Amino acid sequence: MTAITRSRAGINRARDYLELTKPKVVALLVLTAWVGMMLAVPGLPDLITLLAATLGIGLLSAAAAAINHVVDKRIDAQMARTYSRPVAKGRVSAAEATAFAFSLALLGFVLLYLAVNALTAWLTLASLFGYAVVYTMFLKRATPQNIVIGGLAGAMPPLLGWTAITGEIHSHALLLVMIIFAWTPPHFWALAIHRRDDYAKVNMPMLPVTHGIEFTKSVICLYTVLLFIVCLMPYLVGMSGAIYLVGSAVLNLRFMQYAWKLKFNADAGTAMATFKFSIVHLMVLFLLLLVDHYFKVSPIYVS
Ligand code: HEM
Ligand SMILES: CC(C)=CCC/C(C)=C/CC/C(C)=C/COP(=O)(O)OP(=O)(O)O
Repeated sequence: MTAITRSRAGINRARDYLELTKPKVVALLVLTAWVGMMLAVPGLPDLITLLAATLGIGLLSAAAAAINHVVDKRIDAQMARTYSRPVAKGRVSAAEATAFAFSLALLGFVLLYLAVNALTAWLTLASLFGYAVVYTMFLKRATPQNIVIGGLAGAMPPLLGWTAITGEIHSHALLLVMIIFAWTPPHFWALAIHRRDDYAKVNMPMLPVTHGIEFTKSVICLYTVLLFIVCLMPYLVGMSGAIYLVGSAVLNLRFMQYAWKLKFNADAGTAMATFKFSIVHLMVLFLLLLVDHYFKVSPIYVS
Protein backbone atom coordinates (compact mmCIF):
# COMPACT_ATOMS: atom_id res chain seq x y z
CA MET A 1 0.00 0.00 0.00
CA THR A 2 1.45 3.36 -1.01
CA ALA A 3 1.41 6.40 1.24
CA ILE A 4 -1.27 7.96 -0.98
CA THR A 5 -3.66 4.98 -0.82
CA ARG A 6 -3.03 4.74 2.94
CA SER A 7 -3.94 8.38 3.48
CA ARG A 8 -6.98 8.04 1.19
CA ALA A 9 -8.16 5.06 3.25
CA GLY A 10 -7.63 7.12 6.41
CA ILE A 11 -9.71 9.98 5.03
CA ASN A 12 -12.53 7.60 4.02
CA ARG A 13 -12.51 6.05 7.47
CA ALA A 14 -12.67 9.47 9.13
CA ARG A 15 -15.56 10.35 6.77
CA ASP A 16 -17.41 7.19 7.85
CA TYR A 17 -16.99 8.03 11.54
CA LEU A 18 -18.17 11.58 10.86
CA GLU A 19 -21.24 10.21 9.07
CA LEU A 20 -22.05 8.11 12.16
CA THR A 21 -22.53 11.34 14.11
CA LYS A 22 -25.21 12.76 11.73
CA PRO A 23 -23.25 16.04 11.62
CA LYS A 24 -25.90 18.24 9.98
CA VAL A 25 -28.57 17.18 12.46
CA VAL A 26 -26.17 17.71 15.37
CA ALA A 27 -25.23 21.15 13.98
CA LEU A 28 -28.87 22.25 14.11
CA LEU A 29 -29.34 20.71 17.57
CA VAL A 30 -26.30 22.64 18.80
CA LEU A 31 -27.60 25.86 17.25
CA THR A 32 -30.83 25.48 19.25
CA ALA A 33 -28.77 24.78 22.40
CA TRP A 34 -26.77 27.96 21.76
CA VAL A 35 -29.92 30.01 21.50
CA GLY A 36 -30.99 28.52 24.85
CA MET A 37 -27.64 29.64 26.32
CA MET A 38 -27.84 33.17 24.88
CA LEU A 39 -31.46 33.74 25.91
CA ALA A 40 -30.81 32.54 29.45
CA VAL A 41 -29.03 35.77 30.47
CA PRO A 42 -29.40 39.44 29.46
CA GLY A 43 -25.83 39.92 28.10
CA LEU A 44 -23.41 37.30 26.85
CA PRO A 45 -23.01 34.04 28.79
CA ASP A 46 -19.67 33.01 30.26
CA LEU A 47 -17.48 31.99 27.29
CA ILE A 48 -15.82 28.94 28.90
CA THR A 49 -19.20 27.53 30.01
CA LEU A 50 -20.59 28.20 26.53
CA LEU A 51 -17.74 26.34 24.85
CA ALA A 52 -17.83 23.39 27.27
CA ALA A 53 -21.63 23.10 26.98
CA THR A 54 -21.49 23.29 23.17
CA LEU A 55 -18.91 20.54 23.04
CA GLY A 56 -20.61 18.39 25.67
CA ILE A 57 -24.11 18.62 24.16
CA GLY A 58 -22.63 18.06 20.67
CA LEU A 59 -20.68 14.98 21.80
CA LEU A 60 -23.66 13.37 23.52
CA SER A 61 -25.92 14.10 20.51
CA ALA A 62 -23.30 12.61 18.18
CA ALA A 63 -23.05 9.54 20.42
CA ALA A 64 -26.85 9.12 20.30
CA ALA A 65 -26.72 9.31 16.49
CA ALA A 66 -23.96 6.68 16.31
CA ILE A 67 -25.95 4.31 18.56
CA ASN A 68 -28.91 4.80 16.19
CA HIS A 69 -26.71 3.59 13.30
CA VAL A 70 -25.83 0.42 15.24
CA VAL A 71 -29.35 -0.38 16.41
CA ASP A 72 -30.83 0.28 12.93
CA LYS A 73 -28.10 -1.60 11.05
CA ARG A 74 -30.51 -4.18 9.63
CA ILE A 75 -33.29 -1.81 8.53
CA ASP A 76 -30.85 0.83 7.26
CA ALA A 77 -29.33 -1.83 4.97
CA GLN A 78 -32.73 -2.37 3.33
CA MET A 79 -33.80 1.22 2.70
CA ALA A 80 -32.74 3.21 -0.39
CA ARG A 81 -32.05 6.35 1.71
CA THR A 82 -29.80 4.60 4.21
CA TYR A 83 -28.36 1.42 2.66
CA SER A 84 -24.87 2.89 2.14
CA ARG A 85 -24.41 4.04 5.75
CA PRO A 86 -21.08 2.91 7.29
CA VAL A 87 -22.49 0.29 9.71
CA ALA A 88 -25.24 -0.91 7.37
CA LYS A 89 -22.61 -1.49 4.65
CA GLY A 90 -20.12 -3.05 7.09
CA ARG A 91 -17.38 -0.45 6.50
CA VAL A 92 -17.50 0.19 10.26
CA SER A 93 -18.37 -2.80 12.43
CA ALA A 94 -21.14 -2.60 15.03
CA ALA A 95 -18.52 -3.11 17.77
CA GLU A 96 -16.35 -0.26 16.47
CA ALA A 97 -19.33 2.08 16.16
CA THR A 98 -20.51 1.16 19.66
CA ALA A 99 -17.06 1.78 21.13
CA PHE A 100 -16.95 5.12 19.27
CA ALA A 101 -20.40 6.09 20.58
CA PHE A 102 -19.54 5.19 24.18
CA SER A 103 -16.25 7.13 24.00
CA LEU A 104 -18.06 10.23 22.72
CA ALA A 105 -20.77 9.83 25.36
CA LEU A 106 -18.29 9.41 28.20
CA LEU A 107 -16.25 12.40 27.07
CA GLY A 108 -19.37 14.55 26.66
CA PHE A 109 -20.86 13.55 30.01
CA VAL A 110 -17.63 14.10 31.98
CA LEU A 111 -17.12 17.47 30.28
CA LEU A 112 -20.65 18.61 31.11
CA TYR A 113 -20.46 17.25 34.66
CA LEU A 114 -17.10 18.83 35.49
CA ALA A 115 -17.04 22.02 33.40
CA VAL A 116 -20.76 22.92 33.22
CA ASN A 117 -23.06 21.46 35.89
CA ALA A 118 -24.56 18.15 37.02
CA LEU A 119 -28.13 19.09 36.03
CA THR A 120 -27.13 19.69 32.40
CA ALA A 121 -25.00 16.52 32.33
CA TRP A 122 -27.89 14.33 33.54
CA LEU A 123 -30.53 16.01 31.35
CA THR A 124 -28.32 15.60 28.26
CA LEU A 125 -27.67 11.95 29.11
CA ALA A 126 -31.43 11.48 29.54
CA SER A 127 -31.93 12.98 26.04
CA LEU A 128 -29.37 10.53 24.61
CA PHE A 129 -31.25 7.70 26.33
CA GLY A 130 -34.57 9.07 25.01
CA TYR A 131 -33.36 9.05 21.41
CA ALA A 132 -30.97 6.09 21.27
CA VAL A 133 -32.93 3.71 23.52
CA VAL A 134 -36.57 4.79 23.98
CA TYR A 135 -37.13 6.04 20.40
CA THR A 136 -34.74 3.94 18.33
CA MET A 137 -35.01 0.58 20.13
CA PHE A 138 -38.69 0.65 21.11
CA LEU A 139 -41.01 3.44 19.91
CA LYS A 140 -39.79 3.48 16.31
CA ARG A 141 -40.84 -0.12 15.90
CA ALA A 142 -43.99 0.08 18.02
CA THR A 143 -46.31 2.96 17.10
CA PRO A 144 -46.91 5.65 14.45
CA GLN A 145 -46.72 8.15 17.33
CA ASN A 146 -43.02 7.15 17.64
CA ILE A 147 -41.66 10.48 16.43
CA VAL A 148 -44.17 12.55 18.40
CA ILE A 149 -43.06 11.02 21.71
CA GLY A 150 -39.45 10.42 20.63
CA GLY A 151 -39.29 13.99 19.35
CA LEU A 152 -38.99 15.19 22.93
CA ALA A 153 -35.34 14.04 23.03
CA GLY A 154 -34.46 16.10 19.95
CA ALA A 155 -36.40 19.07 21.36
CA MET A 156 -34.35 19.21 24.56
CA PRO A 157 -31.21 21.15 23.46
CA PRO A 158 -32.56 24.70 24.15
CA LEU A 159 -33.32 23.58 27.71
CA LEU A 160 -29.89 21.95 27.98
CA GLY A 161 -28.30 25.21 26.83
CA TRP A 162 -30.35 27.20 29.33
CA THR A 163 -29.53 24.97 32.31
CA ALA A 164 -25.85 25.00 31.25
CA ILE A 165 -25.76 28.75 31.87
CA THR A 166 -28.15 29.17 34.82
CA GLY A 167 -28.25 25.72 36.47
CA GLU A 168 -32.07 26.02 36.54
CA ILE A 169 -35.05 24.88 34.49
CA HIS A 170 -36.96 27.99 33.36
CA SER A 171 -40.42 28.19 31.79
CA HIS A 172 -39.00 30.24 28.87
CA ALA A 173 -36.64 27.37 28.03
CA LEU A 174 -39.59 24.98 28.12
CA LEU A 175 -41.35 27.18 25.52
CA LEU A 176 -38.38 26.68 23.18
CA VAL A 177 -38.61 22.92 23.77
CA MET A 178 -42.33 23.05 22.91
CA ILE A 179 -41.55 24.79 19.61
CA ILE A 180 -39.23 21.98 18.46
CA PHE A 181 -41.65 19.39 19.85
CA ALA A 182 -44.46 20.79 17.64
CA TRP A 183 -42.09 21.19 14.66
CA THR A 184 -40.83 17.59 14.63
CA PRO A 185 -43.97 15.81 13.27
CA PRO A 186 -44.34 17.99 10.13
CA HIS A 187 -40.53 17.80 9.69
CA PHE A 188 -40.43 14.03 9.76
CA TRP A 189 -43.79 13.08 8.25
CA ALA A 190 -43.09 15.14 5.12
CA LEU A 191 -39.99 12.98 4.56
CA ALA A 192 -41.88 9.82 5.55
CA ILE A 193 -44.49 10.53 2.82
CA HIS A 194 -41.68 10.72 0.25
CA ARG A 195 -40.10 7.53 1.63
CA ARG A 196 -43.31 5.66 2.47
CA ASP A 197 -42.49 2.57 0.43
CA ASP A 198 -39.06 2.24 2.04
CA TYR A 199 -40.63 2.28 5.52
CA ALA A 200 -43.37 -0.16 4.45
CA LYS A 201 -40.72 -2.55 3.09
CA VAL A 202 -38.99 -2.79 6.49
CA ASN A 203 -42.25 -2.85 8.48
CA MET A 204 -41.69 0.45 10.27
CA PRO A 205 -45.07 1.70 11.51
CA MET A 206 -44.60 5.28 10.28
CA LEU A 207 -47.82 7.29 9.94
CA PRO A 208 -48.00 7.22 6.11
CA VAL A 209 -47.62 3.41 6.27
CA THR A 210 -50.19 2.77 9.03
CA HIS A 211 -52.75 5.52 8.29
CA GLY A 212 -52.09 6.40 4.65
CA ILE A 213 -50.61 9.39 2.87
CA GLU A 214 -53.80 11.51 2.77
CA PHE A 215 -54.31 11.23 6.54
CA THR A 216 -50.65 12.10 7.15
CA LYS A 217 -50.96 15.19 4.95
CA SER A 218 -54.00 16.35 6.97
CA VAL A 219 -52.14 15.86 10.23
CA ILE A 220 -49.14 17.78 8.86
CA CYS A 221 -51.51 20.70 8.09
CA LEU A 222 -52.86 20.59 11.65
CA TYR A 223 -49.37 20.47 13.17
CA THR A 224 -48.27 23.53 11.18
CA VAL A 225 -51.25 25.42 12.67
CA LEU A 226 -50.31 24.16 16.14
CA LEU A 227 -46.71 25.21 15.51
CA PHE A 228 -47.88 28.70 14.49
CA ILE A 229 -49.72 29.04 17.80
CA VAL A 230 -46.86 27.63 19.91
CA CYS A 231 -44.45 30.02 18.17
CA LEU A 232 -46.55 32.98 19.34
CA MET A 233 -45.89 32.07 22.98
CA PRO A 234 -42.41 33.66 23.32
CA TYR A 235 -43.95 36.98 22.24
CA LEU A 236 -47.06 36.62 24.36
CA VAL A 237 -45.10 35.97 27.57
CA GLY A 238 -42.76 38.91 26.86
CA MET A 239 -39.72 36.75 26.24
CA SER A 240 -39.28 37.96 22.64
CA GLY A 241 -40.25 41.13 20.80
CA ALA A 242 -41.54 42.39 17.46
CA ILE A 243 -38.62 41.15 15.32
CA TYR A 244 -39.32 37.61 16.44
CA LEU A 245 -43.09 37.98 16.14
CA VAL A 246 -43.01 39.19 12.54
CA GLY A 247 -40.26 36.78 11.46
CA SER A 248 -41.88 33.75 13.06
CA ALA A 249 -45.28 34.64 11.56
CA VAL A 250 -43.74 34.82 8.07
CA LEU A 251 -41.90 31.49 8.54
CA ASN A 252 -44.96 29.73 9.90
CA LEU A 253 -47.29 31.08 7.21
CA ARG A 254 -44.80 29.75 4.64
CA PHE A 255 -44.72 26.35 6.42
CA MET A 256 -48.55 26.29 6.37
CA GLN A 257 -48.45 27.15 2.66
CA TYR A 258 -46.15 24.17 2.02
CA ALA A 259 -48.45 21.91 4.06
CA TRP A 260 -51.50 23.20 2.14
CA LYS A 261 -49.82 22.55 -1.20
CA LEU A 262 -48.82 19.08 0.00
CA LYS A 263 -52.42 18.30 0.92
CA PHE A 264 -54.30 19.87 -1.99
CA ASN A 265 -51.94 20.51 -4.88
CA ALA A 266 -48.91 18.26 -4.56
CA ASP A 267 -46.54 17.19 -7.28
CA ALA A 268 -43.78 14.57 -6.98
CA GLY A 269 -41.39 17.00 -5.30
CA THR A 270 -43.69 18.70 -2.77
CA ALA A 271 -43.14 16.33 0.18
CA MET A 272 -39.35 16.59 -0.11
CA ALA A 273 -39.56 20.38 -0.58
CA THR A 274 -41.68 20.61 2.59
CA PHE A 275 -39.13 18.50 4.51
CA LYS A 276 -36.25 20.70 3.29
CA PHE A 277 -38.17 23.86 4.17
CA SER A 278 -38.76 22.52 7.71
CA ILE A 279 -35.00 22.58 8.30
CA VAL A 280 -34.62 26.15 7.01
CA HIS A 281 -37.68 27.12 9.08
CA LEU A 282 -36.23 25.90 12.39
CA MET A 283 -32.78 27.31 11.69
CA VAL A 284 -34.07 30.78 10.79
CA LEU A 285 -36.61 30.75 13.64
CA PHE A 286 -33.89 30.17 16.22
CA LEU A 287 -31.60 32.76 14.60
CA LEU A 288 -34.49 35.20 14.83
CA LEU A 289 -34.88 34.47 18.56
CA LEU A 290 -31.21 35.33 18.91
CA VAL A 291 -31.34 38.54 16.87
CA ASP A 292 -34.48 39.59 18.71
CA HIS A 293 -32.80 38.94 22.07
CA TYR A 294 -29.95 41.32 21.33
CA PHE A 295 -31.86 43.94 19.34
CA LYS A 296 -35.14 43.79 21.21
CA VAL A 297 -36.81 47.19 21.36
CA SER A 298 -37.66 47.59 25.04
CA PRO A 299 -40.96 49.27 25.81
CA ILE A 300 -40.45 52.81 27.15
CA TYR A 301 -42.48 53.45 30.25
CA VAL A 302 -43.26 57.05 31.11
CA SER A 303 -43.77 57.50 34.84
C1 HEM B 1 -37.71 12.17 16.58
C2 HEM B 1 -37.38 13.30 15.98
C3 HEM B 1 -36.85 13.39 14.57
C4 HEM B 1 -36.96 12.51 13.55
C5 HEM B 1 -37.67 11.17 13.54
C6 HEM B 1 -36.20 13.04 12.43
C7 HEM B 1 -36.01 12.40 11.22
C8 HEM B 1 -35.15 12.81 10.25
C9 HEM B 1 -34.78 12.02 9.11
C10 HEM B 1 -35.29 10.61 8.82
C11 HEM B 1 -33.91 12.75 8.38
C12 HEM B 1 -33.25 12.33 7.07
C13 HEM B 1 -31.85 11.93 7.42
C14 HEM B 1 -31.08 11.49 6.22
O1 HEM B 1 -31.54 11.64 5.08
O2 HEM B 1 -29.98 11.00 6.49
C15 HEM B 1 -33.73 13.99 9.05
C16 HEM B 1 -32.91 15.00 8.60
C17 HEM B 1 -32.61 16.12 9.32
N1 HEM B 1 -33.09 16.44 10.55
FE1 HEM B 1 -34.47 15.43 11.58
N2 HEM B 1 -35.66 14.24 12.78
C18 HEM B 1 -36.02 14.48 14.08
C19 HEM B 1 -35.67 15.56 14.84
C20 HEM B 1 -34.79 16.54 14.42
C21 HEM B 1 -34.35 17.61 15.24
C22 HEM B 1 -34.79 17.85 16.68
C23 HEM B 1 -33.50 18.36 14.49
C24 HEM B 1 -32.76 19.61 14.85
C25 HEM B 1 -33.10 20.44 15.78
C26 HEM B 1 -33.41 17.74 13.19
C27 HEM B 1 -32.64 18.21 12.14
C28 HEM B 1 -32.48 17.59 10.94
C29 HEM B 1 -31.58 18.05 9.89
C30 HEM B 1 -30.71 19.30 9.93
C31 HEM B 1 -31.67 17.11 8.87
C32 HEM B 1 -30.93 17.14 7.51
C33 HEM B 1 -29.75 16.22 7.60
C34 HEM B 1 -28.97 16.10 6.31
O3 HEM B 1 -29.32 16.73 5.31
O4 HEM B 1 -27.98 15.34 6.34
N3 HEM B 1 -34.22 16.64 13.18
N4 HEM B 1 -34.49 14.01 10.18
C1 LIG C 1 -28.36 14.30 23.52
C2 LIG C 1 -29.41 14.60 22.51
C3 LIG C 1 -29.88 16.00 22.42
C4 LIG C 1 -29.85 13.60 21.74
C5 LIG C 1 -30.70 13.79 20.54
C6 LIG C 1 -29.97 13.14 19.42
C7 LIG C 1 -30.45 13.24 18.02
C8 LIG C 1 -29.37 12.90 17.06
C9 LIG C 1 -31.71 13.61 17.63
C10 LIG C 1 -32.10 13.75 16.20
C11 LIG C 1 -33.30 12.99 15.81
C12 LIG C 1 -33.19 12.24 14.50
C13 LIG C 1 -32.16 12.54 13.49
C14 LIG C 1 -34.04 11.28 14.29
C15 LIG C 1 -34.03 10.40 13.09
O1 LIG C 1 -33.85 9.10 13.49
P1 LIG C 1 -34.35 7.94 12.57
O2 LIG C 1 -33.75 6.67 13.07
O3 LIG C 1 -35.85 7.97 12.47
O4 LIG C 1 -33.79 8.39 11.15
P2 LIG C 1 -32.77 7.65 10.20
O5 LIG C 1 -33.57 6.61 9.48
O6 LIG C 1 -32.27 8.75 9.27
O7 LIG C 1 -31.67 7.09 11.06
